Amino acid sequence: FVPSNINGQTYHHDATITTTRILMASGEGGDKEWAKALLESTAAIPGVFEEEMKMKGLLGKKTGANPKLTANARLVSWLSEEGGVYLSEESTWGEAPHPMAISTETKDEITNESSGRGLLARRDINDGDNLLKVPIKLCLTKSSARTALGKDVLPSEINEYLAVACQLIHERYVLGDKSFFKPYIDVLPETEEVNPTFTWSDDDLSFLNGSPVIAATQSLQMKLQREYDSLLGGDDGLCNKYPSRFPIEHYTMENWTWAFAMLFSRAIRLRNLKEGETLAMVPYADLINHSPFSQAYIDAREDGDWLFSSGEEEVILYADRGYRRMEQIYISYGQKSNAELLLLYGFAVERNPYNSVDVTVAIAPLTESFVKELNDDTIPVDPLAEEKVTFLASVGRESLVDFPCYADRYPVELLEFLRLMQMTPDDTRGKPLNDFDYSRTISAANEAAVLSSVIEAVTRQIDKYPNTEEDDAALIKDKGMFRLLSYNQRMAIRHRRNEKRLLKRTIAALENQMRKSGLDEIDLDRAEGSTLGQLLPGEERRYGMKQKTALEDRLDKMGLPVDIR
Ligand SMILES: C[S@@+](CC[C@H](N)C(=O)[O-])C[C@H]1O[C@@H](n2cnc3c(N)ncnc32)[C@H](O)[C@@H]1O
Repeated sequence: FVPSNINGQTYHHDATITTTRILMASGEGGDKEWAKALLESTAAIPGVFEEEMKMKGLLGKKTGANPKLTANARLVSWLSEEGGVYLSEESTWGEAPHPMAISTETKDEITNESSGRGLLARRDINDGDNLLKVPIKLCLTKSSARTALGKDVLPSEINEYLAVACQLIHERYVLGDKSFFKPYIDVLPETEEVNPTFTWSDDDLSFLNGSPVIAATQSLQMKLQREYDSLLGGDDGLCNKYPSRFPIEHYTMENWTWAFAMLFSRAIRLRNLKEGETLAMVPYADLINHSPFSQAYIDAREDGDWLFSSGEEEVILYADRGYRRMEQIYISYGQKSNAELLLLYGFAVERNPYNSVDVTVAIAPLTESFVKELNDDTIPVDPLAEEKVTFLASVGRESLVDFPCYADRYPVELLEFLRLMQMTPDDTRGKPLNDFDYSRTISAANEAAVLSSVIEAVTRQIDKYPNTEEDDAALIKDKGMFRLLSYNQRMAIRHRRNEKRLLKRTIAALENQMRKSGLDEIDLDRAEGSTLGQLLPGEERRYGMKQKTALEDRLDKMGLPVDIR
């Protein structure tokens, strides 16, 4: 192997040839290009990249020793020593320099709010490059939690979130300096640095009045308290039964909240493990910030290729596109609305294509008994009401649906539900209700009734906010005053403004659709005059228990132990 000297640095040909050949895959492959790729794929003088980050303010404050930098360095050595994770800034035999570097201070480009630590491209990165491999043994999972705290106290059927929360407290507060995971625990943020809404004060939450995020937040808070009480507190709780392993002074509600702030904002669901789906806290990988536009996501696989596989498993990440040097690398945390992001991660994305606002549509079929209750002579009994109630029950629906309202679409199920609820004898002409295909337009009048009931439900949602979108826009525009508010308050104002904007756009789009579909005055007359279903305010719970909200549904799919009620 002949070392060569480029720009005063020594490189080993054999090592770099392999990497640069791959890097050049899409190029013409000439000598000049090879030399260029060689330069791009290797680090400049060690430390230069860090120096550059420092100049750009990406390593936090410029003066004095920064404990965050020391913590980063310790994490990198720990990963390399304990897990053989290759994070070197220099190229060595068989390896190009590691493609990423930790920045202690990243910012949102639109709002200029801090997004904490993040990972930057140390060099140009090509689409498909392997960015990261972390062995499972360095991750926190239910299995590591049961090993750390005892399989007798954390049974195999325990919920993963609860198990890992116990281990987080154990490593950080009980073991402290003695913890094997200390270098990882030391880079985890404080609750106040994440600020998910479930940790906000009531005062800050009141800035979200009118938003569905408040109900979701309060339910999550109650849920966490209940989980704490039943697992750790009380006579039967782990703190009382096993005080040496679960010392009450460390297993406090405050630390429990911190553990959940970490879990909700950083844990990853690995789907490809031999054991099946597993929730994991993955060091280093959890330093990557979210972009809804990123195609990259993290998963697991068996270590090495088929010939050299050790049978161990690791977490991997590939680049979803090319990155230029110094660019921040993002992954997608999933197609999340801003409400979910605020609730669980403490931030929202200004131009989020997956943003939605949950709106409740409740329609009470006008049965004879219900009309009697209403005691209003002008409201007629719907001759199909009983059949509607039976039909809904047979398909497992209630007369109340909660649906996510997106900027540009609404769910098919909502339209199907409303088409059914707005059926009249003119539409059925004697046929039974289950003879119809509700995924299609039934009649012009039925469609007009459907669209106007969505408009009414969305308008009701807008009316819940104490102030208008224009008021919020004015607050945000006054930059000097806006900066004086706390981070949570700024987040809340931006969020409620975006919700209102989205809802107003929905109404405009629906009105447009009605005009475009040629739904004329007569159709609308019928829609408004005799909808044969009474649109109820969202909160009304006439028919038994409330259904799962759209947000609950999505949290459920994440495997979160949350029921928002
Ligand atoms: C998995 S961690 C990413 C690393 C994190 N920035 C840190 O300092 O450790 C998720 C947290 O990062 C922050 N974050 C991630 N993406 C963000 C974004 N696009 N804008 C603002 N904050 C973001 C939020 O605080 C979120 O709870």
